[in-house]
Formats: sequence, C-alpha cells, structure tokens
Amino acid sequence: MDQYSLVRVIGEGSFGRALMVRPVNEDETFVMKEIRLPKAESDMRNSRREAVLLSIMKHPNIVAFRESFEADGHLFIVMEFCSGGDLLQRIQQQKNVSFSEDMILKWFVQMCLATKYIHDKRVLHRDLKSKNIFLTGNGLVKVGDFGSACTLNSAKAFAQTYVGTPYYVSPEIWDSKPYNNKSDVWSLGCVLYELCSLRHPFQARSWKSLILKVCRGAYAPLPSHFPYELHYLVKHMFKTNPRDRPSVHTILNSHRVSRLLHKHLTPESEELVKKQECRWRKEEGEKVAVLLGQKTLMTSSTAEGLSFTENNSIDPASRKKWAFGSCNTVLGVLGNADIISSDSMTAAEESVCQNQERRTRKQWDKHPPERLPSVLEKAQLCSAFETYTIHRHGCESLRGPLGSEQGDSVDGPEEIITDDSRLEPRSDDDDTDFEEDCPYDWIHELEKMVYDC
Ligand SMILES: Nc1ncnc2c1ncn2[C@@H]1O[C@H](COP(=O)(O)OP(=O)(O)OP(=O)(O)O)[C@@H](O)[C@H]1O
Repeated sequence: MDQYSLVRVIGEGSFGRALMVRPVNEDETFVMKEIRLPKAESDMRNSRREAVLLSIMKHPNIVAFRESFEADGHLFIVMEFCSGGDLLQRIQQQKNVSFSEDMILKWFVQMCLATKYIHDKRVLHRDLKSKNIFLTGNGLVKVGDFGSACTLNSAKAFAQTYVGTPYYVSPEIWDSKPYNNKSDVWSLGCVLYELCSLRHPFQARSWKSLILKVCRGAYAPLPSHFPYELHYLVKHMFKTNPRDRPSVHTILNSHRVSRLLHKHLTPESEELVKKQECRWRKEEGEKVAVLLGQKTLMTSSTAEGLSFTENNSIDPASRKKWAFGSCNTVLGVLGNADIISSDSMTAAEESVCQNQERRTRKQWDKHPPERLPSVLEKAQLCSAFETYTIHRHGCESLRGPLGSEQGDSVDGPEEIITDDSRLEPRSDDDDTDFEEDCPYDWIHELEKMVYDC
C-alpha cells in the first residue's frame, strides 16, 4: 500500500471504492479497486476471483492488470487507468448527437476481440454493459470489471449469486436457463444498440414490461441511416433463443457484418485476429480452471439432465440441454400478471440497496415461474444485485442508464417490432459452445432483495 499515493477517489461501487493512484517514483496513474473482503472463506474466494481472472487476461482490449494484494481486510486490485472514462459516460456526453458509423464499428470490433479472447479462455464475463467498457486516452476500447465473471463447472460459481444488470440480461437468464457464451453476446448487442441509437434497446416503465420486452426480443428499430449489416447484426444478437444468436467468433469471421468489421480493425488488431484464428483450446481453459482451484472442465452443452458427483462437481454426462422455443413460461406468467408500476414507489424504496451478504444459491422450487409475479409486485427497483443499475429521478417511471429526462414513452406498442421468426428454434448447437454449469435461482435472490430491503 505504501508504494502508491492516492491521487483521487474515482467512484464507489457496491464492493468498495475505485481510487486513482500513482506508484511512488512513477508518473503513470492506475486504478486501484479497494474491495472489502468478506469474513467467510468461500465468499473471500469469490472476491479474489476478480483479481485472478483479470490477471490472466492479457489483451490490448482488456483493462490491464498490474498487481493485487491484501491488507487490512481489503483486497486491492491495481489496474490500468482508462482516461477516456466508460462508454456510458461517453454516450451521455453525446447529448443526442449520433456517433459516426466508423466510430461505432471501430469500438464494436474491439469489444468483440476482447470478448472472443475471454470466451476462448472458457470464461464468461456476465456483466458486459457500457458502464464496464472503458476508453483510453487514444480511443482504444478496454473491457473491464470481471467482478461477475465465471469459469465453467465450478462448485464455487454454483454457490455464488448472480443476476447481472437487468437491462442487459438475456431472455434465457430471465427464464432461468444457464448463462452461456451467447448471453454475453446479447449484452454486447445491447451495448452496440446503445452506441447506434444513444438509448437502451429495452427501456421500460416496470419490471414486467422490461422482462416482457427482453423475452420477446422486442425493440425499436435502429435509426435507418445505419447500414443494412448493422441492422442485421443487431437483429441476430437479439435472437431470443441463444442457439440462434451468433457467437463472437462468428460475428468476427463468418457473419454478414464481418467484412465491415474487418475494415475497422486497427493494424494491431489485425495482427491479433490472425493470431486468434484458432478457437478455444482445452489447455487454455484448463489453465484458468487450475488457477481458480477447480478440478474439471465442461466440454459440451448437449447432454440431457444435470446431476452432481459426490464432490459436488457437475457430472459432464448430465448437462442440461436447451429447451426448444423461448421463454414461454415466463412470458405466460407475466402475461397474466398485474402491471407493476414503479410510480408506487417511495423515495426510500428507490435508494440503492446493497446486499452484501451472499448465501448459497438454492435450486428451483417445483413451480418456479409462478413465484415471479408475486415477487415482482413487491420488488423495488433497487440494486440488491451488485451490478443492478437503474436510475430514477423524481417520481417518473423506471428508467435505464440511458433514460431520457422526460421519461420513456416506449412502453406503448407503436415503436416496437416483434419478429416472430426469432421465436423459432434453429439448431446451431455448435455455436453455443459453452455455458455455465447451472442456472441461477434469480427469483430467490429477488425475494431476498424484496424482503431484506
Ligand atoms: N480501469 C478504469 N479506468 C478508469 N475508470 C475506471 C476504471 N475502473 C473503474 N473505473 C471507474 O470507477 C468507478 C467505479 O467503478 P467500479 O467498476 O469499481 O464500480 P461500479 O461499476 O460503479 O459499481 P459496480 O461494480 O458495483 O457495478 C466508475 O465510475 C468507473 O467508470
């Protein structure tokens, strides 16, 4: 700690603080994340995971790790400082002036390269959003915040809770299916959409409306001046069935947009793409797993059922298969649920609730989706989930990070297109090449949030 001097506090997250620091005798500044370490050993391992995962990510489009250490009950992670701030801030600075197509593609291709690198290591980021994507002084994109990331087949990941940021969460998560590489693609699609339209694709006034829009893949079309390839890409990234969504590898290599993206590669990125040609290698995943103290790795996502071996790891032969179709259960339940209006919330309820306590994740009860309407009716728009970011001012409606001052008028049907073909399953199993061990019981977490707040 003594080897760094504090320049300023950059911000505060649910975990602790982010500080700008300068090493003694050096000119360069860094970001130091100060994370309160929980007392329980298992929770401590979860906190350390961010440092471990960041330390193995060496890519020009991922925030560079410098070192990590522990002192006074805190974990400190020192990393590259991105002086251009995060993409959310950058979008907000635009004040409704569109980014150029060139700028969007230049940024997007870098996000894809970073995500491909992460996926090739058999890691899922699980919290890709404009707030977690940074810009350097010379305009390079850096993906950061591995606080929610996980590897495969980990009993620890199983014991840990995650929901993500609701505005970026894919339909399969709302439908309690496993998080997979395509869930990250969905979130990337949200970021791409934000860059193109300066608003979030799934703005809503209520939880119900948000989840329905996400599960139907219903979004307002991109501004028409964008090229056909971008419209086409967004449409595919928002396919409700993850099997129909392209992987990042496909987006970069064999999608209709790939050629356009390749035109926007920097010379360094071009080199990288050449090197990255080969897809994930088993040894890479094994290295990550070993680092995290895990024993085995999953290699397939196609076996039926799901069961645990005696040592609580998942039996590879029992991996769950995707159900065909999209989240009809959740949609069905929500379709009959009362509209939950955020207007009924009090100011106190809107304040950010930080639920530090993590408990072992529970499995679904017998009829999980039926719990949804009753839980959501009581749910407040507060961030019991660490990365949940919904800002609300005054007494207007629920708004996402990019919500306009006037509040949304997007709940009405007029602007929304729903492409029924997206609900049709298309077998593309090869491309959904890995997923998380087991779906989260996010409703349980929601219940905790409702009753603990
Ligand atoms: N490497 C970085 N370079 C520049 N700014 C950073 C960097 N990492 C984080 N920040 C900034 O520091 C602030 C705190 O970020 P951090 O990711 O630690 O928490 P958060 O995203 O605000 O909250 P949470 O992680 O709980 O969702 C944010 O304003 C973020 O933009």
